[in-house]
Amino acid sequence: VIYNAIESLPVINYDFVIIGGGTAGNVLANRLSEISRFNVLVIESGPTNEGVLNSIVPFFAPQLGGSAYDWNFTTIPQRGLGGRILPLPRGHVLGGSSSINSMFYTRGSSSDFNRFASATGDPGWSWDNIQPYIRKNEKWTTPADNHDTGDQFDPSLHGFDGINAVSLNGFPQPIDSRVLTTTAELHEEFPFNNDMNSGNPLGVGWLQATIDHGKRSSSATSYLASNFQARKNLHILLQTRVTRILQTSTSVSTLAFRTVEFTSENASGPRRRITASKELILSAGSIGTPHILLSSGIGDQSELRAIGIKAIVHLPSVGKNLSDHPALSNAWFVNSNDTIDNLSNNATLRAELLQEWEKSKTGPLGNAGASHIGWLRIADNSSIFQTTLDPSSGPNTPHYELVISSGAGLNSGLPGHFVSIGTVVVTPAARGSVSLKSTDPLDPPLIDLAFLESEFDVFVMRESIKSARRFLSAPAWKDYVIGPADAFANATTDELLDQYIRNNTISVSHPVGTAAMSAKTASYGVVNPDLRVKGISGLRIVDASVMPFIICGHTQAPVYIIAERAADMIKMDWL
Ligand SMILES: Cc1cc2nc3c(=O)[nH]c(=O)nc-3n(C[C@H](O)[C@H](O)[C@H](O)COP(=O)(O)OP(=O)(O)OC[C@H]3O[C@@H](n4cnc5c(N)ncnc54)[C@H](O)[C@@H]3O)c2cc1C
Repeated sequence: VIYNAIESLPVINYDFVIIGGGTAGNVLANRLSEISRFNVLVIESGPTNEGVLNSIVPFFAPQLGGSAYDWNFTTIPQRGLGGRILPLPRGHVLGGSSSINSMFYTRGSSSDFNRFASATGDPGWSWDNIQPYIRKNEKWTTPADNHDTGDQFDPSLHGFDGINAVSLNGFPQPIDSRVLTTTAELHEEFPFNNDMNSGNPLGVGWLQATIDHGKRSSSATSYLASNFQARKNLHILLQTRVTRILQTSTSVSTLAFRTVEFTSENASGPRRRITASKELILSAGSIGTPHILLSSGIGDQSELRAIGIKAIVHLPSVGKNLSDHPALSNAWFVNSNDTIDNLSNNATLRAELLQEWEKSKTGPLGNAGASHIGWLRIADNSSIFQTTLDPSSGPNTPHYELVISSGAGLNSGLPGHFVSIGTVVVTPAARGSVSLKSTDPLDPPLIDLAFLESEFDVFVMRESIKSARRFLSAPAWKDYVIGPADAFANATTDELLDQYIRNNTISVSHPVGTAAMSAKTASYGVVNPDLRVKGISGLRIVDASVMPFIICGHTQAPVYIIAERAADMIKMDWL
């Protein structure tokens, strides 16, 4: 049941209050409300996702950044980027970032999860043991054009009975065959991987995306589909901002936080409070979660004191360990008029294609931004390893990603016809932070991604661009690629390449780690492996912030997996 205003919410006892109706929050909303005697409340700051066309039509996703459905956070000036300030999009809408993201579905590597298990001492987080949760989440779906997908994925690796739709693209890109030919021609460096979600992502393969017959599948459209929304024991309060969580019991032996304080999104009206009888679950994401914890006096004691907040729980790791993937978009002019730039640069054509999409959910608008992605490692004997330990979780884990697309992208504004290869550092060594600007919980926090502050990250970015150039030097692209475009064209030496990197790197919007899991006995970390906040009862954190290390892939699938397991752990404790 959806409520749009605080005043309309009934006064009842809620067993669980979930803060944030985002990717993880809606998994919990669904799984906990399966138990009819649990009353579940979700408090979400954003509005409904229903009817938001840019969120429904996959091709329009890039228009959501900077819109009313984005929190519109920005970073502090980034020292590694010559002082540039970056936007850091986060979904401000039911479904959270799953309602505004680029829909790539990648699980990371098996060793990423095995490292979660070893870092926390909980084998339940290992690759083998999370397999049931992958399947609870995933509902493999045929692509919108029903093309033959025989050699494009491995069905044995996928779940067909889950909730969240995953599919291959439903419309071919004009460069598809050239990409595949390259994997044969340059087999050594760019081997074809027919399913990069096996735990061994290395190679180049077909993109899988959270798309359901041409429409976005988000945690809101899937886990909160109308049959689930109709549950009488599930209440979802929209347009309501959680300001703090409050201590419920003052006894030192049972420090409990089960009370949530909130106000309407436009901050009109008084702040209200609700106390959950079983647990509060913080699912406000990697920025929102530490922001709420710090505003509530849970964080580093001296840092809180410095801005005028009395620490109730001294947990120095809150807001630390922020990791994100630095990314660059690199475009080359091509010798063809048949590129996706036709859609990006021609509003009339987009309107025509939208009519086709509205009728049948087919056509190029039903696709995510690429057909193929690649996952690669820098050479084992790279000079950087003389000074830096490899931050990747193991030898089956890439250091960088190549996102191969026809066209320069919907937001590029570049006139002409292009092929582009996005380069992403997926095992960054740098760590940033989220901290408070003021004692006012409605003030946005200070976000420092620390991008390119580690030499390793710059090294990998440089190597990834060289690798992208080698990819396009395959015979398959002869007569097609004319040459690099825009600022990229001037990056002709290593020095100029570094300048180009620092001037143009952006975030691919994968922040994690700001309320990280650690072993129960560790002196650092924010939550135990069961996701309970250390030293506090009644409070769990379930979202991207609990990842102790960033996954080597796009982060939504791991968030879904973490949330599915968290739901099981919570049920186990209360049933
Ligand atoms: C533009 C963009 C593109 C991306 N592309 C991809 C991709 O292609 N593939 C991929 O795998 N991942 C992608 N990601 C990352 C992925 O979407 C996120 O890692 C994941 O969705 C995070 O889930 P979460 O549950 O941690 O947070 P979110 O899904 O962001 O949920 C947090 C929720 O909490 C709410 N909230 C926060 N603070 C408060 C408060 N004080 N009061 C009330 N509610 C609050 C928010 O409004 C939001 O709904 C992208 C992200 C973005 C933003």
